[in-house]
Amino acid sequence: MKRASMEEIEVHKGSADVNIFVSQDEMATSLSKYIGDLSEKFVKEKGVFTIVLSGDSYAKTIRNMMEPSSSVDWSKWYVFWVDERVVPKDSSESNYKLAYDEFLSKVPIPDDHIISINDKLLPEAASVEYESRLKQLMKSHVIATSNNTGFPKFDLILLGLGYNGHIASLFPNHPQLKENTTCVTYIMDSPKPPPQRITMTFPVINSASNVAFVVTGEEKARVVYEVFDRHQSLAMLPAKLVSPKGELKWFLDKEAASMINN
Ligand SMILES: O=C1O[C@H](COP(=O)(O)O)[C@@H](O)[C@H](O)[C@H]1O
Repeated sequence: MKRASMEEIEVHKGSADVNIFVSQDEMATSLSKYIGDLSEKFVKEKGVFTIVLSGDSYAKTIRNMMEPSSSVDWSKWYVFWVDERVVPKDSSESNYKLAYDEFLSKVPIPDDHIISINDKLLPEAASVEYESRLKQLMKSHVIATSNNTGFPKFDLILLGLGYNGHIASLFPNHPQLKENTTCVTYIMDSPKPPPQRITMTFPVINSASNVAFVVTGEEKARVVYEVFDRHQSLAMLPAKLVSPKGELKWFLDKEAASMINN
């Protein structure tokens, strides 16, 4: 373990880069710099930055994720969701609404760069439509295509982690874990409400250039420990199936890391 500063501790577990912070504010500052640096790098390299958001409790962090006054070139951002609940966009359960209220409404990203899920469609149709929008954006080179897999290659995917080890809307022992032909699929019986959702699939998540887990709170300490425990089964803990071609980082506050950080 290498102590980076009084505020931040870094450990390397396997191929992942695990960063542990003494407070959520410290974590938000570091996450914000990480995203800002990636945005600058990708905009320089290819003229756009493609970022994929999650939902739920990581919103505590995205609230302060990026200072609206930062030097980020928002006009070059394209924003996607790794999963969405099939609910109206103004529902308190919508991942779009969460990101909009906490973050997107405060920064000048062009409306047509915000690629949210069509809330007027049923789950299957909504997943087919989102897939076809991703493919159009691959054709126009807004989203890169992975040479290795042929799936979209996002610049950055931000993931939360559920108590049961789920990521996106990919839940333990559900058939969606094995989906390897489509970019987007749907679920009608999510164990976490609401039951109907659409989600990107593992081939997409694992084709990304960068994937970062953002996890906070003592109540996540057990599942974080289990994800790092090599004896736990893959199907029981979908987060263990995250193994991107690019870089994998963890942003944890000290409470979420309390069972791995000793
Ligand atoms: O339902 C969802 O859950 C996961 C994890 O959420 P958390 O509140 O337990 O942190 C989230 O990453 C996903 O996007 C969301 O739809």
